[in-house]
Amino acid sequence: MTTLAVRGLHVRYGERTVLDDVSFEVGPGEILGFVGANGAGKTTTMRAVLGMVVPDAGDVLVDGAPIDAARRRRIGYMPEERGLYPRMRVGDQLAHLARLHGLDRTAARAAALRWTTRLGVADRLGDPVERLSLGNQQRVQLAAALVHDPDLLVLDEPFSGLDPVAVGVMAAVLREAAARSVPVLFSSHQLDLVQRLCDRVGIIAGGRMVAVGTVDELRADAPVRYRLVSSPLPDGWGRDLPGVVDVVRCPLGIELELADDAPETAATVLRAGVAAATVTEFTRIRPDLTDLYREVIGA
Ligand SMILES: Nc1ncnc2c1ncn2[C@@H]1O[C@H](COP(=O)(O)OP(=O)(O)OP(=O)(O)O)[C@@H](O)[C@H]1O
Repeated sequence: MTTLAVRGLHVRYGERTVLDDVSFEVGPGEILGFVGANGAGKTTTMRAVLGMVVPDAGDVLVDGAPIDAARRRRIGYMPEERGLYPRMRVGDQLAHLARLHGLDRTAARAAALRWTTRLGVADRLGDPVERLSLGNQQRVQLAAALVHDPDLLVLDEPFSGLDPVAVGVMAAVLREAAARSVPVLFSSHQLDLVQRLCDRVGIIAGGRMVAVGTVDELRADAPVRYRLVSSPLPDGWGRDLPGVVDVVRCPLGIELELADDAPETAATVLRAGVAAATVTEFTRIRPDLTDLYREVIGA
């Protein structure tokens, strides 16, 4: 069972601070989705975990101890720039990578076959990587990250450019890794996918971790909103009710922001609505990760 902890990472390039006190943890069997705008610092954080970027301050800990070369070899890493040899055959390449991680020849070949089969590219084992489509190269890249049965997965945008079937396969493979207690850290711009797949989400902006938690935990900090659908209500209706912070018109009715999520606050609004109009719907609006992301990033 492995736990990755990143503590207080600072990275500067010249005068520019690229990571500013980045901290988070990924526990055994946990999938952490790492999201943020282009240039926010996701790749730099992952590279620091891999030792490819040396932080100016902070620590990368595995099971509480500073990560060393032996523990780094046990990471399955999918770099953003992808790292396969274009002219080498898929099977040779995967077996070669597995051997670099300590598997013997027979085990390395078996692992290459197993993972290409699981990822639906076993029929391309004899082809040079450059002859595969980009999506299939990406499947091979994931196989390369998995071929040595890693203790920890760090994947930089593994879903970008994949067709919907490949997204499903990739997601299933990550869930299977987590079910084997492997901690999984991956970055993505596909927030719907992150919401579906991840136990927790880390939002990074301008090199700072601005939120980390389950989607429900992130929701706890979001404004409380309700939608009320009814026969027409006078303009500005609701603004003076106790506990109402804001009212805006929406295509179906009105949306109300409440001061808190106490049941009585919502009930007061509903009673006032029923007294003033024919109410056909009164619903709590649960923000999804895209809404929460916008809220946190302030865009
Ligand atoms: N070698 C480098 N030298 C100088 N600046 C760098 C270097 N590598 C990254 N940066 C800068 O660090 C910042 C963070 O980049 P990083 O690649 O970590 O972002 P990211 O969140 O992964 O973005 P994306 O979503 O576009 O992949 C960017 O402003 C980038 O320009």
